[in-house]
Amino acid sequence: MGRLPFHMEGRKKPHGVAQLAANPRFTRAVDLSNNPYHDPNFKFYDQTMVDALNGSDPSCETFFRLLALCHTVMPKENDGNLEYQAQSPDEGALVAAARNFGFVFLSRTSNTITISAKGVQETYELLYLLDFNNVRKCMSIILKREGMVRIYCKGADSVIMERLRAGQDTLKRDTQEHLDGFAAAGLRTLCLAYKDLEEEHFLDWESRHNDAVMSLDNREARLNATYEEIEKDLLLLGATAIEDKLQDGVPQTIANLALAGIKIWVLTGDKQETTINIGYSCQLLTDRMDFLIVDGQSAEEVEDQLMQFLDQVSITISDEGIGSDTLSEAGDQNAGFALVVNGYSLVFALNAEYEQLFLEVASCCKAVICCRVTPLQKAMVVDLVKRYQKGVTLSVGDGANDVSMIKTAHIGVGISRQEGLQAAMLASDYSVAQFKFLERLLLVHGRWSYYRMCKFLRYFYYKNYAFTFCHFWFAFFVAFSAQTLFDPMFISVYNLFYTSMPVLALGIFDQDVDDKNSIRFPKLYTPGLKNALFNKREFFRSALHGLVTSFVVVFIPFGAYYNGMDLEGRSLVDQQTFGSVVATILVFVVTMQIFLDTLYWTPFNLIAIWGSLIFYLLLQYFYNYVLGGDYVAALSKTMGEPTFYFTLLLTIVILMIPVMAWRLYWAKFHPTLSDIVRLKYLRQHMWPRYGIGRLLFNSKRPRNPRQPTISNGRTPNVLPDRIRFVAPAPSTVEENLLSRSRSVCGLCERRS
Ligand SMILES: Nc1ncnc2c1ncn2[C@@H]1O[C@H](COP(=O)(O)OP(=O)(O)OP(=O)(O)O)[C@@H](O)[C@H]1O
Ligand SMILES: [Mg+2]
Repeated sequence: MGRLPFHMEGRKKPHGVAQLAANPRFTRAVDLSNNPYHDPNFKFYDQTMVDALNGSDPSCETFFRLLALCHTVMPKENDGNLEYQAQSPDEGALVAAARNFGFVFLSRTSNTITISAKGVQETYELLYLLDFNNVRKCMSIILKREGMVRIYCKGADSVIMERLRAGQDTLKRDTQEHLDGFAAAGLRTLCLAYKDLEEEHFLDWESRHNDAVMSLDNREARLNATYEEIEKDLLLLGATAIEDKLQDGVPQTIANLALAGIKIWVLTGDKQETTINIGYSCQLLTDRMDFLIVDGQSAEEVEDQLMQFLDQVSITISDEGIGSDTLSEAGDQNAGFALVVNGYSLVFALNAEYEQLFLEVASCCKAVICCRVTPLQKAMVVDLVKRYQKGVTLSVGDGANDVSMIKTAHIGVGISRQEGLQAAMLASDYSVAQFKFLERLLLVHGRWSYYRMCKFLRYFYYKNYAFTFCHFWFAFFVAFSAQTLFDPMFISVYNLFYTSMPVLALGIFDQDVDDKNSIRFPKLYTPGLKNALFNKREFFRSALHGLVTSFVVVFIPFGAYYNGMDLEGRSLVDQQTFGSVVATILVFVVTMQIFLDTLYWTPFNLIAIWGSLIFYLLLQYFYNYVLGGDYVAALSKTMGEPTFYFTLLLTIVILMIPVMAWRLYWAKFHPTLSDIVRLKYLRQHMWPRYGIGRLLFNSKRPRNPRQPTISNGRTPNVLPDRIRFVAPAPSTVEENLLSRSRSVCGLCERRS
């Protein structure tokens, strides 16, 4: 997760709140207390609607009756109170709204539904429930009461409007106007309609429907055809709008993820207008963005639109991005395009012929929004990005309709408190309770995890090359025979026991920048996107480091022990002594290297490091003296000589000084953002306590530390002290810090 450039988001949906035509003209809440089921916290201000309901307008009653009947909510008695359990918060909100207006859903069995309509109990025979699915975008229920069969239908406006009986133009127009207004305000809308069914027509349909249910092939399509057949010639009742409040911290999270270089695409089943409005409220879209709306009704139209947009985007990019290396890099600097595609056009855009064109346009845009898409389309979009882009994709969603995209992406994250709780959670790799936790998941844990893994790998290669090449150098002295330098026991357990624990501790605990700063500076995430911490170059660098280490570790002892004698004049030149000395020095050197690499110290690191060294000595002793190994007494004899300690010290100094110098040089003259942030942290929190900072690193402090010293060209050697903590916006701070980077030095690893 530390290297995540793509992030697909299903819209999050906290509590649905019924908002039925709230009108600012009405300031006093209407009295609903004559309904014993009403929720005292529910406030409604429009008296005209209550009057219409109390009057003789039958459609108003049908509207609420539909809300109380057409759903899949389950009622539950809790301490004498009626509670509802809804699959989606929207359904729950609508049934609760109907209840407040006196149309109370009371209970359901497998073939009946009971409601109380204005205090009168009504039981309906449930004939069929044509369930909601994301492709149909609507649901219906067929009920029978007092010999009358009726279908109630609710669903997306685009679907219902197509299925209305002719001759309702005024009502349709008025409703559409309201719907547009609601959608522009970011509300989630539904249309409601019904129809009385004639007995004969219904029985006819029923037999065909039963055939479809029983059919073995093509069942789904046949069922859908029968659904469509009955869900037509409907009478429009009206529309509902539900506020889809953003969870806390969503805009900041999105802004920070975008700053971190993660590309965010929103894939939703909602209406275009609603989605755009939500895009604005979560700061994904801004007023300065140019909108590219793909709404073609045929393949050719979609292709034309995409080609035209590609030209538009490329021209802007080439105007702005002169000097940029790649198209996408230039695109990042662009003030921004937002691509909006609706589900209908997406079908064509995802054709094998046009998909690359679509992706090309989309990857040049700052924001991509696909609305009215089905779950399958969501998965196809993720798959498209996965196939053609190098990056890693993450999908986050809360609903059952997000499951397929969560499964398709490299990483799936379920938001666990909302609808489809089980589905989204079970399908995902990670589940978070709120969208905003994604920020910490990616920018802190994802980043640390990538950083640790890379550091672990680099060190692992280094220590193994250092070990292996010792044999290579030794081979020159033994005519490339099979003779080994080290004792067989050492060869077997070098990786297992002597050098594994410190690097494991490093791989588990190390951090270059703490969690707060990781979030404060989202740009710290970008090395992961560029795969900068472990790649071929880093691999070769580690291997070379290992090679040089092995050379020094073999030839310094070789020189020191060449013709060497102990204090009593006995020769020190034998293969076993030499092998033991090189082995011991090697273990000390690679362990010292871990000392330099570890930036975050915990007791476990110290225990692992010292424990490894002590364990090495103990195991050597035990093996040679207790079990009777081949190199018995070689190490203990040589450790009694000062030559050994001088050689050890000399080797360590020769190997460590250049590494420290190299790192200091890079940290001082070419610091990465991580170096700068870490140095700043050390200056503020650690060095003042120990007083070593200024001494060691020659970093002048501002005369008055309370005075902010912002880069103005006159204070060239001072990094603004307060700037990071009173930061107006992370990007500004990062720019400031980077612009001051030349003035910073520290004991930092170069590319971490
Ligand atoms: N229970 C329902 N009954 C009837 N129509 C519904 C129901 N739930 C949703 N719809 C309609 O179907 C459309 C598609 O629903 P879908 O669940 O695919 O997406 P969504 O809920 O709008 O958005 P998201 O992708 O954020 O979940 C909705 O926009 C809505 O108009
Ligand atoms: Mg949904």
